[in-house]
Amino acid sequence: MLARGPPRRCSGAGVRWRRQEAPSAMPRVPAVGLGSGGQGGATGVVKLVAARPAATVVAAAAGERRAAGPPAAAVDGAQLANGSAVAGISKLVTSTVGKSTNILWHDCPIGQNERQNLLNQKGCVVWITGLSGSGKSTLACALSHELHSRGHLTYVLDGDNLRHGLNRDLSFKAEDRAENIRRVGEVAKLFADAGLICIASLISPYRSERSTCRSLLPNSSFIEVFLNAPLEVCEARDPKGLYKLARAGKIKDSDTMQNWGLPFT
Ligand SMILES: Nc1ncnc2c1ncn2[C@@H]1O[C@H](COP(=O)(O)OS(=O)(=O)O)[C@@H](OP(=O)(O)O)[C@H]1O
Ligand SMILES: Nc1ncnc2c1ncn2[C@@H]1O[C@H](COP(=O)(O)OP(=O)(O)O)[C@@H](O)[C@H]1O
Repeated sequence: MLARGPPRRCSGAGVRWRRQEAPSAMPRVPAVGLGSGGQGGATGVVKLVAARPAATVVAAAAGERRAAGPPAAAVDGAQLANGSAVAGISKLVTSTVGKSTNILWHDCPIGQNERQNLLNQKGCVVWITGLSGSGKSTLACALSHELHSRGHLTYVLDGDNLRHGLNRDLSFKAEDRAENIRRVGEVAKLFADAGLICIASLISPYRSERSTCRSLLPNSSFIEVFLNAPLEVCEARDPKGLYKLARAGKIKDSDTMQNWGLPFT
């Protein structure tokens, strides 16, 4: 068992925000202060009455030190992403990422460190790669079970399972596999950021795509495990009958059959 104090609650829960104009000297974050909950204030409801950045309010209410994170992007008379500039008025500088324009990273006072301290563990990703039938799901579940029994919070991202939901729109064409792996890499990163030990089990045959996932995290936080079971062994197991179907040319995207047998890159 892990030695832990009583669970702490995030004091941001139940906060009711009252919209008000931010003073011009303040960046355009919710600019609020902390009241007592108002007359007859309901439990868990905080009345917001004065100008203070919301993040500071929640940190103060929780009695915690604000986590160090990326600095807030606020400058006077900034050149905005859309090209306009307003002298003397603080504006947040937005960016363009991929196809998303005018977006802004919003930092929270509770960060990975705080969550890791709460859970008493380090968030990371264990990425299991290998042929269909090599034992990825079996290993992922066994690892999750073992860590869980030792008091660690884990979550398994299994390729098969994710294709029932998040990735149901993707086929097994090379570009869809790439998108499949990219999405799972991003989700795994979020789970690690949440402080969990995230176990991803996907065929993920291409090194370049796995490397992209690896690059989303600090090096020591991404552990790659290649289940090096030979094709003959996997094909003999064939628990879903997929190899049989593929050999008979009856499987959709059978052009990717080569990925089942070729050595992983
Ligand atoms: N054409 C084709 N090619 C490969 N795999 C196929 C195909 N059709 C269905 N399946 C089943 O899909 C399961 C999930 O695959 P993944 O998402 O892990 O594949 S990938 O990482 O996108 O390459 C994968 O699960 P596992 O058998 O557990 O590996 C397969 O059972
Ligand atoms: N180490 C192992 N030795 C023998 N059989 C295994 C082993 N790991 C898994 N299996 C069996 O192989 C089959 C495929 O395992 P699975 O975990 O579903 O593979 P994958 O997720 O890679 O497709 C299952 O029938 C499973 O019981």
